[in-house]
Amino acid sequence: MRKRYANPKLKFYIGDVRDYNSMLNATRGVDYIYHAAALKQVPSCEFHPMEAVKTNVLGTENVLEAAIQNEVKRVVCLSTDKAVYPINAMGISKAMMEKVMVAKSRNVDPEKTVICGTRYGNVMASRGSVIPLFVDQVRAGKALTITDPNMTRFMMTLADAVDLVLYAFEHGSNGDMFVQKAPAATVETLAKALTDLMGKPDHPINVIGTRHGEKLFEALLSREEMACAEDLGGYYRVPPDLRDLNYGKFVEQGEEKISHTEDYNSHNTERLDVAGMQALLRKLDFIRALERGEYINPED
Ligand SMILES: O=c1ccn([C@@H]2O[C@H](COP(=O)(O)OP(=O)(O)O[C@H]3O[C@H](CO)[C@H](O)[C@H](O)[C@H]3O)[C@@H](O)[C@H]2O)c(=O)[nH]1
Repeated sequence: MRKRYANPKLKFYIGDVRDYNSMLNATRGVDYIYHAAALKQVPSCEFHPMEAVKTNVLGTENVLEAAIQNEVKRVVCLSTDKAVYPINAMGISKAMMEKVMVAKSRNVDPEKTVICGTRYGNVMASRGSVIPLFVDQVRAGKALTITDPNMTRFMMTLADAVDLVLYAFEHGSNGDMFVQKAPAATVETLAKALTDLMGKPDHPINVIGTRHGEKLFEALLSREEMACAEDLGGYYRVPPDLRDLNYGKFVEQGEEKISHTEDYNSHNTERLDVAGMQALLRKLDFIRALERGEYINPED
């Protein structure tokens, strides 16, 4: 990266979010932090859950504590839809990360430091994800491996994800969580959209079944969060729960609105059809290249 960007404004440190002192050192004199360090692979976290705890939970505590100590003005923490109603170790560790983020933000002086977060769904064509995999399978003449044709995922481009983080950076108050409203598609629609775009509408498909730790659909906001979320047009803002530790407020007072609210998930959001999915795919350079019969690496 140092050679690729060759920019004197960039500084690189060797360190680890697991090590508080290295965070204290790396955040000295810093104004803003985008905290994206994480173990994000679902299967590896499932087999090594304590590694996920160390990086995603304790690492976040270190980043935030160092930021507070060094009076960093703003910190945006990046989370995932898999942290909502989590069922796998990656999602559970990110859910705990969010709790750490909100808990820290309660006790911080907002004149000095603001800590907020974002949660987003699948970033299209990110490393190791299904879109480059399907493209490779078509190019190699192998059948597409579809888990469950009816499984849905939110669809966001990398540019959408960056916009969300910048929106949170500009508008966040302490403890706020931001999500972007996003459309979703079934895996079947995604596969059809891709094979058609690549001029292989009859490419064979092999249904392999749901993988370890996978959900049929993902949620970006729980129904408790939807009940208090502020609708900002393209985004939702979820303010932190600021009830104190007065136990009665949790046990004796309910919230009727929650009973009538639905969560915000990839089954009930706007559903893309094949044409809609193709329009979104065409926003990616490497897909437009594929349509022209060229191949460029999606990670370039
Ligand atoms: O061979 C495959 C692989 C995946 N899928 C399906 O395609 C969808 C997307 O799968 P990805 O592997 O691209 O994404 P995941 O939803 O499993 O998780 C991804 O997005 C997460 C963000 O929430 C994390 O970043 C995670 O590491 C990353 O793999 C899922 O419905 C999955 O079942 C298939 O049909 N066939």
